Amino acid sequence: MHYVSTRGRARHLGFEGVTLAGLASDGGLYVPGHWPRFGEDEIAGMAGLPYAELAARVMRPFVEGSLTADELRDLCGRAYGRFSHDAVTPLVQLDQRQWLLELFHGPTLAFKDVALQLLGQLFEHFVAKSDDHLTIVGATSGDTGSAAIDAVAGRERIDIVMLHPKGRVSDVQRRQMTTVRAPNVHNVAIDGSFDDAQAIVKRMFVDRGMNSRFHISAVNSINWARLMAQIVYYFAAALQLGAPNRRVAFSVPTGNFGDVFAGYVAAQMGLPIERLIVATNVNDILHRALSSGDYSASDVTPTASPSMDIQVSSNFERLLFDAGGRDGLALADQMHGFDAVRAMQLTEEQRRAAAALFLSARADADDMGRAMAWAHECCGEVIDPHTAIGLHAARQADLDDGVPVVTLATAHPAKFPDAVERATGLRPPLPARVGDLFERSEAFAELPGTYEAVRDFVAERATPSS
Ligand SMILES: Cc1ncc(COP(=O)(O)O)c(C=O)c1O
Ligand SMILES: N[C@@H](CCOP(=O)(O)O)C(=O)O
Repeated sequence: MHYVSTRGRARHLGFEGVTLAGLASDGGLYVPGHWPRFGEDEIAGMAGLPYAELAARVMRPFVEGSLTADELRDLCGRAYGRFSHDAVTPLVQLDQRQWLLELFHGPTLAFKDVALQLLGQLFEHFVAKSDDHLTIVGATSGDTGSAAIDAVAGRERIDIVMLHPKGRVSDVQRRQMTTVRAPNVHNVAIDGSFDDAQAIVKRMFVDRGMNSRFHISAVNSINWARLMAQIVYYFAAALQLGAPNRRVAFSVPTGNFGDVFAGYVAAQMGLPIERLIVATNVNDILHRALSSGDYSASDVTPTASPSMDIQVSSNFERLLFDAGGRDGLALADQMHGFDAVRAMQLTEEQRRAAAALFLSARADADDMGRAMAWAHECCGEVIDPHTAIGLHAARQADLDDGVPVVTLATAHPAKFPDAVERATGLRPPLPARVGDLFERSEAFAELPGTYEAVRDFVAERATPSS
């Protein structure tokens, strides 16, 4: 499998190359040169496989040329061995139509673990083959940070510098990052929003001096391997609900458009997905883009679903590339136009292609609270604020009777106890596996939200590559 950049100018790479590179050198994102497709019989043959086996089966076409089938199976076995539920991503029924796909049974209690536990294994595997040293630079609105740190803490030949927006993540989320004491982990709180942090990270990839000195790598969903691992749970859920003989819809709490783009890829691979519902909070640029073509960013509004407080969604570029006929040079112009004024219109071609699969909805604080209360009162399920936004959208969606709707439950409710308590009266306890989080001491640097400040911090703390 070879990978191409959404901006058309970067060198094509294989799977190992894109995993280690993160962002492409032209500022674009890597996508597979074509979508591999499974036939109905092949999909039917996946039913009932243990999760790690299913993962190896679904991801196999994407890693060809870089990993053998045995190597991939071995890495999946290790990655999914640390989940606290045997099914890894169990499916829970709410009512006749509504289902929850629980993605929070990994070590840091959010869906990010599903991909980052594998990415940690992939980094280790590829780095062991060379004398290289990697410096991971990431941005988090709360969940990617702890999942990535858990996946690479203590690993030799990898440093991780993780930026979070100061004061805009929950206490549990912050502590899950800042109480990890390992010499290769460097946490930074920056003044600004997640968007500011993500822009700094992207700039570092195209800073040739920094990238060649430190071999910068990505754990955010700009890294293709992140999305690839997230495709698997769409297969796992749809198979349980009757695929390939039954169509299934998914509602996805969305911020950086990574999770829902993984669903788009699953559909391209032949999984019968009826609709993908993009659920946003009041930071609703994606809802506006999909419903009216208007992709214009404003300032980020802090909400009780902080991990989705994002305006500029990295992976939307991947959709625009594919939906717009894969013309990288035209997309580069479109994205440069967006960068200049923080606004653009989708082309007619992009809108039409997106509308064939995507629906969208926006939930405000009341919608979110009502969805949490409904799940609790009607079904005895305590859900987190991000999941609630997905569930609100799932319950509003206009779909044919008989199509089940699976909401991705992206985080454990105990990560957001205040919001959950306000809506349900219950304060969910932290699972034992995160232990004495509130007794441990924290360590993090505080920096202004400027590229120069972060660049100098990385240069001071990270180990240069060989
Ligand atoms: C709990 C939670 N839900 C939803 C999202 C949104 O996912 P994505 O950024 O892939 O759209 C995030 C952040 O990524 C998250 O941490
Ligand atoms: N919501 C994320 C933001 C980063 O998104 P990513 O999927 O690109 O890593 C977070 O919790 O950090």
